[in-house]
Amino acid sequence: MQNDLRKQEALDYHAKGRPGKIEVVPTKEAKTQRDLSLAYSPGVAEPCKEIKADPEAVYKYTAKGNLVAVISNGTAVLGLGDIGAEASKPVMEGKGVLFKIFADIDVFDIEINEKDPEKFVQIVKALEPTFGGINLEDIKAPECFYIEKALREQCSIPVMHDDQHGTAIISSAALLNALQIQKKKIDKVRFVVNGAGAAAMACIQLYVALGARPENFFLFDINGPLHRGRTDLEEFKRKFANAPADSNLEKALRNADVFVGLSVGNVVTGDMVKSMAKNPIVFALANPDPEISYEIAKASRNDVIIATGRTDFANQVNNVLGFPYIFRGALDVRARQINEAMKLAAVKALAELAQTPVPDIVNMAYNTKTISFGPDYIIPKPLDPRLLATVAPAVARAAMESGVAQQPITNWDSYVTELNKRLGLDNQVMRVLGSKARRDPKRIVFAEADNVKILKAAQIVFDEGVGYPILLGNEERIRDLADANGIDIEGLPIFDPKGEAMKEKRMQYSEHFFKKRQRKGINFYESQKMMRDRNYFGSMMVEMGDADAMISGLTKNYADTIRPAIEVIGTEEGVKKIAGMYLMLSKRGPLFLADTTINFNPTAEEIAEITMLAAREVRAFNIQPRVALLSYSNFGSSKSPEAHMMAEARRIIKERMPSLIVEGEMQASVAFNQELMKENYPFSELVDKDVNTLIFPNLASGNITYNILKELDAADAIGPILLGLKKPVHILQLGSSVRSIVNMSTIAVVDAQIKNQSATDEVIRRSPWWKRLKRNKQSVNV
Ligand SMILES: NC(=O)C1=CN([C@@H]2O[C@H](COP(=O)(O)OP(=O)(O)OC[C@H]3O[C@@H](n4cnc5c(N)ncnc54)[C@H](OP(=O)(O)O)[C@@H]3O)[C@@H](O)[C@H]2O)C=CC1
Ligand SMILES: CC(=O)C(=O)O
Ligand SMILES: [Mg+2]
Repeated sequence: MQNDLRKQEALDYHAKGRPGKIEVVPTKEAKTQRDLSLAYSPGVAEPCKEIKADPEAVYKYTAKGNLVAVISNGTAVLGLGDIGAEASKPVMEGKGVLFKIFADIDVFDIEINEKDPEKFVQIVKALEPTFGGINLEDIKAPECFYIEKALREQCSIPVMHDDQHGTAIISSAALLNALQIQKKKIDKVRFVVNGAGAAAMACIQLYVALGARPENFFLFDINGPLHRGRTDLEEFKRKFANAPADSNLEKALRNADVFVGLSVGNVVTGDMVKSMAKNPIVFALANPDPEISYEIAKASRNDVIIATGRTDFANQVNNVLGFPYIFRGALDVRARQINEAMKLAAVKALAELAQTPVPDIVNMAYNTKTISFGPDYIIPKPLDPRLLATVAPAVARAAMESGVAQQPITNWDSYVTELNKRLGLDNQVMRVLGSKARRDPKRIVFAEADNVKILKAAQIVFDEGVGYPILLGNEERIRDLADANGIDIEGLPIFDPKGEAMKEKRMQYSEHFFKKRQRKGINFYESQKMMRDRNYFGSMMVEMGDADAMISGLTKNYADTIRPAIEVIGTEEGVKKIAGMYLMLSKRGPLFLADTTINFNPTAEEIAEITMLAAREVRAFNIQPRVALLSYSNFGSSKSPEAHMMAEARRIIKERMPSLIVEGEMQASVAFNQELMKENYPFSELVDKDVNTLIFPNLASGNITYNILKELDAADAIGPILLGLKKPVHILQLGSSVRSIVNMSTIAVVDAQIKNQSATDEVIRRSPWWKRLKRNKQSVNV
């Protein structure tokens, strides 16, 4: 059942919307007639002529320098074997995605229907003008050795067969760390290696370069042990034909120190691991199923260090930790090749990174507080944002020192800053929030569940394990809508505030509401009537602890949705006004904008309060707030009351929250232009600090700015995130997309975690959601 679910989910993921996983996006304006005549004929002839005169200019005028070809003939796809060029395309597209999200490298995936190595080389060589680098992928041994060697000799751009060298680099880093923890010396340990193909042979060679002794390796291929008596062995295998002729995996593993599997799944048993030497190391790296599962190996003995290629267990040894950063470093110095020095530099950088304390964002991304160097953390995690700025510079430097760089880096600090900018925090922010939400999912009431977008979002929220949706509305209507749109809401609770079944709850809620509002113009009859309204009922569920957060507002105007929340739930202790904040995911990273939603003309005191609420929320995203109080004036240049109000707000903030980095009043151009700031306002706290939080002097300016950014596609908007309510209610913008609803739900869950609105374990464990969630829990493999 679980496998079926996983299979269907993977297929749906690839098929939904635009089929596949990547698209091409123009990087220049191409809207007006003038743009088109620059982008294409006649303007395009000019760079063509420049490149003809100086071939190096191709890096200046085209995308070549940041474009990598991921090329396969489909002959050794993961551990699936020779499934053909076309069937390998999802893997190659997937690599394209990873190159982009982890290192901002663009990829064309190219699947070539050619098994003859010589012809394959000719085809790839002919593609050289297009690309800055070539990543060969999933090409079987021994052909891959010839292909890579020939292309390295013939091309003047870096060529790397990732299954060989990527795997060798990552597993070497993991091996060095595992040996250190197990107190073993690389030149003393005995290795058993299952698989003698592309990945295995490259790993062995790199281990030897790091000090392992060739005679200490026993190898197995599909026909058994590699021994001297075998007449079918190619030269690269003969070099390591050390195993006894009568050996098998079971015998060889007795007293072995290290097992490396780069073959097929499930060929090693727990008993075999038990028979290994003290403090053994097991790298079961076949994908998607390892040679032995993490659980079985772990259960077999306490002193084992086990790594697999999978995302869902500790110690993921997967080449995703290498190729994006190795190519980034190589492209950035325009290296002619990826040589041994660059590979060893990557090994060292990865091994050392695992030994340094991880930033909170990594713990958050992996739902733990405890990642630290040791048997369950021998290699950095793929979502560690430090990888790019650690590995790429190490590789680039090694390229320069070993003489293959054609464009040296001179300022390493600014290179690292650029790398971090490339990564952009945007996806990362949502990824981290998603992980945080999944760690402790909460119950979310969707007040407008008779809307197809809400139902789709609720299904995603549930399937992604972010929260437990509760649907409000007429059950029959909701079910019909779900059926008509193929949305699976099996097991999700549906409550109709108007229905008979809710009579008792309605009464309980109206009594509570009446008590709260009886001296604010509400009589008991009205109170009962109001509880038939889904926004009042939903807010009351949150208030009474029957739910942890509410999402509403997709179909109603803002004021009508927020009023029930304010009347039912009210503001936090000590907070007089609520406010709205947008998270804008811009190219330069996340930007927080407030107040964009509630307060028309706040006073200085209110601006200060909004700023402090916003700063607290920004910290909840694990980001240090750096706040600009915006105006049309800079530090007193205008004497107008509006300008003075922002300066006064800063004075109040500094009194109450002295550690907050906050400056103003200032113009937006100064906030975002370090040169202007340094030159004219060197005293500013924001010198050399990128502003990430913008506070506006009134609602008009905040709201207009956020809408302009959104409509010009300058940033994706998430919000408004309501600040200052006692319990989490979040209001959608009219007509929000399904993804924005999911994002808001994620924020609502995290908000509920912060506000400590914990659902009792028992309520959750007894619920139908829980059983479905358990079934759905799935692993994702890269
Ligand atoms: N975790 C990671 O980062 C990576 C994992 N891999 C995984 O490593 C595996 C091999 O990939 P790759 O080297 O590219 O592929 P190759 O086809 O080049 O090599 C496969 C090797 O496995 C051997 N083999 C197959 N079945 C068995 C068996 N039952 N017992 C012993 N040996 C067997 C083959 O033997 P023969 O030589 O006789 O055909 C061959 O030597 C795949 O599962 C792949 O997913 C690869 C790269 C990276
Ligand atoms: C990870 C990888 O490249 C493989 O399994 O082939
Ligand atoms: Mg591969």
